[in-house]
Amino acid sequence: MILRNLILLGIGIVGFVAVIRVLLFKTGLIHILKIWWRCFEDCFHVHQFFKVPEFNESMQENQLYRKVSLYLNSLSALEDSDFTNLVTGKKPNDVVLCLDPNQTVEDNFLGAVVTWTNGDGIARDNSRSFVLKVRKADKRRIVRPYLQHIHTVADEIEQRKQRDLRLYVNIKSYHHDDGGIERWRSAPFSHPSTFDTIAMEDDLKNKVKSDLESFLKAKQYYHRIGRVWKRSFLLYGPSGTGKSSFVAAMANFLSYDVYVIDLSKVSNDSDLSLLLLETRGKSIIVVEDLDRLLTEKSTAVTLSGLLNFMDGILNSCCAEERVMVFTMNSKEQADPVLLRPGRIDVHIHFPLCDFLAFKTLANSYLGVKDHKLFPQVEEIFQSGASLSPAEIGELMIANRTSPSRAIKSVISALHTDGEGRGFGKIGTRLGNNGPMKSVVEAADTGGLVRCESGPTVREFRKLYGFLRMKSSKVSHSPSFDSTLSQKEGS
Ligand SMILES: Nc1ncnc2c1ncn2[C@@H]1O[C@H](COP(=O)(O)OP(=O)(O)OP(=O)(O)O)[C@@H](O)[C@H]1O
Ligand SMILES: [Mg+2]
Repeated sequence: MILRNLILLGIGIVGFVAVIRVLLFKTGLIHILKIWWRCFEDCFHVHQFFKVPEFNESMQENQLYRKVSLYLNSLSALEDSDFTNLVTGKKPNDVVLCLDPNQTVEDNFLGAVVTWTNGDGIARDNSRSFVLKVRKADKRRIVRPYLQHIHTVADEIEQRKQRDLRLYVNIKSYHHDDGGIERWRSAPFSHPSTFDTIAMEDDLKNKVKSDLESFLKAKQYYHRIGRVWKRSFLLYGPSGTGKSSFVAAMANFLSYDVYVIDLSKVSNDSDLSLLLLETRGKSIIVVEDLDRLLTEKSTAVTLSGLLNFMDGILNSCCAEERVMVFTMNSKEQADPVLLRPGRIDVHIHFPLCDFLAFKTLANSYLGVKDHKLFPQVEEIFQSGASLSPAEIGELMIANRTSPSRAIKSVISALHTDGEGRGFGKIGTRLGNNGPMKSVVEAADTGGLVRCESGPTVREFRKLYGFLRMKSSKVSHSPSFDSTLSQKEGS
């Protein structure tokens, strides 16, 4: 009998505790209890306060204030606090949390609890400050390492913060009245392309990413082996396969400015050198369509001028790292001296679409992972038909409201224009300027617009600003043939 009563009592107590616990957590009362408990605990401790003012005595900015502010605004405790400010960050879509005047936030460090209060507006002179409250008992043990920790975290946050990237293009040298010469014009760079949006084998993408990352960390290494801290890439493949988009993705990944050099606007070799001298570090220098420029001789720059630009002493003008990217449609036309080992570090091939790339595009453009028409598409790709990702992407965008219609239009375009352009017919190559029909679809025409190459295509391009169908090359899968050892940057 006693045992039964005891068991019932036990069950009753457990049930009661469970109900109280649910009540406390569901209603948030636990939070109030925690605050009370902390106040109670604090009664038995002596505290020391440290003030971090925004300006020092000579009214110079106190760097520690800025770092503490960055650090506190990144604390997860701020997200959980009862009240906090939401403000837009540097980019319009960014939302940043920040402490309200007089708001207190808690932090844990090496097992000690510290609190920070935003002292904005508390002082009579309206000066801004943060106040750190530490238990005397913890002071000796944690204050120094804690401040060091804040420095490190704030530095990391600052580095991560996206710089405001700029896109520079060269102009014909412009002489100002004051004697200065302007060679570059710039605008904010806000291309949305990222490595995630580029349809490319994951393996290759990861190789490029880790190559860039290890290059960034290799300053000492480059210095030790007596090389300028730069890495150069050759992106080659047919038109519309994503070379320019890839450059934008690289810039976004590295947070680098982009300098696009239009060689046809460069008046001679020394002009090219001066352009390079006026670029900053942490930038990507791009020369597009190198093969065309050299074969058509549409630039005043000589081959030796270009080689000096690529690997000459001028590149040492800037102590910071930089990346050079050259694009071309085909390596076959390019002078072998340009491609000799050691000149351009990494060669990346951009092929026409295969079925895998098509699926990646269908996923990102149409949100479709699988579709009953996929087997049919795969069969066509296997038969040797292919189109560039740009062509397929445009058909998908134009029909984005109906995945079935979009895939059907891709099938139809593959039948009409993709025959013989894919990897299935190795050996079938169209010349760079060979006759080729293009199929594009514009969203606002509501239907398929077919254009033959020639003047009609040009007109259409002008109208819709997409699809440049100028070359084709037999291709299979993307390749990454680094002519230098990939270990180099590690
Ligand atoms: N691999 C790809 N993945 C995703 N989108 C792509 C890809 N390739 C091309 N596109 C899309 O097609 C359009 C044209 O691509 P881009 O200008 O990068 O091609 P390109 O290789 O530089 O062509 P060109 O040789 O004519 O300069 C872009 O809007 C891009 O979004
Ligand atoms: Mg391009």
